Amino acid sequence: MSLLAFDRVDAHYGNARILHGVSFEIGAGERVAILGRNGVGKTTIVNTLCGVTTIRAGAVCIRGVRYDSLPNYLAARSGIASVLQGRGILPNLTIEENLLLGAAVSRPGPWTLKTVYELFPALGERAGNPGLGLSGGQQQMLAIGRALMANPDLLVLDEPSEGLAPVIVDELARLFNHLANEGTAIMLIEQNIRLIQRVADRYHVLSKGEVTETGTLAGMTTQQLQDHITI
Ligand SMILES: Nc1ncnc2c1ncn2[C@@H]1O[C@H](COP(=O)(O)OP(=O)(O)OP(=O)(O)O)[C@@H](O)[C@H]1O
Repeated sequence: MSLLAFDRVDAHYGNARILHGVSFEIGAGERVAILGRNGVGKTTIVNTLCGVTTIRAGAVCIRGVRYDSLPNYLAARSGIASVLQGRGILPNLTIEENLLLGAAVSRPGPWTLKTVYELFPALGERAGNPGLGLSGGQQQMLAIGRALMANPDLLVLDEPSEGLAPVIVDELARLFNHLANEGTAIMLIEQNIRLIQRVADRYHVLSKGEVTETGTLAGMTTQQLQDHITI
């Protein structure tokens, strides 16, 4: 059974239909990239998972159970944690308070303040500082650490490399591979070719709200990959 399945999903913002019959599945421990040019609906997939859009047709299922039939508190505990585009750090909270927000769903697992600080020592050294006092790379670590605090089975990453220097993006690639090797499935929405190639095994291409192509990264050249994400 898949961890996450979109089955012919039509998702709307108000009356604007953005996703048109989108289907894909992610199994335990898989590394899946969602590719596509700007504005095709990639973030809308994340928003649909977060309950921001209205699903007017099709179904989103988590471990075979329709997500929209779950009470909110169970959906939050479903084992899917998202790192949103722009990171979503709460500026008036300290680093530690931001991390603790991720633990609010109380899922058991290896990730605690202690293990997140071991992974990202820079966060532990500044635990009482405001989240926005961090560099861009450290803010991304905080956003990822906060998601890990929910002990997810699937980590959804929306453009994690945005605004980061290549050396930090390489660190992210190592981190995502480490998490995947430990069994956390990864859904990577990205436009950074190097990060996609280093992390993902499979891909789905989104175009104007529809999945138009699906395959393995091993079978795709860098130029083909570039063509899928360049305006
Ligand atoms: N809250 C909203 N209300 C109405 N329309 C929206 C909303 N958010 C996004 N859209 C529209 O939905 C479409 C898809 O946007 P989305 O952010 O999902 O694209 P994307 O593929 O993630 O793009 P990008 O790579 O630029 O982040 C766009 O036309 C956008 O203008």
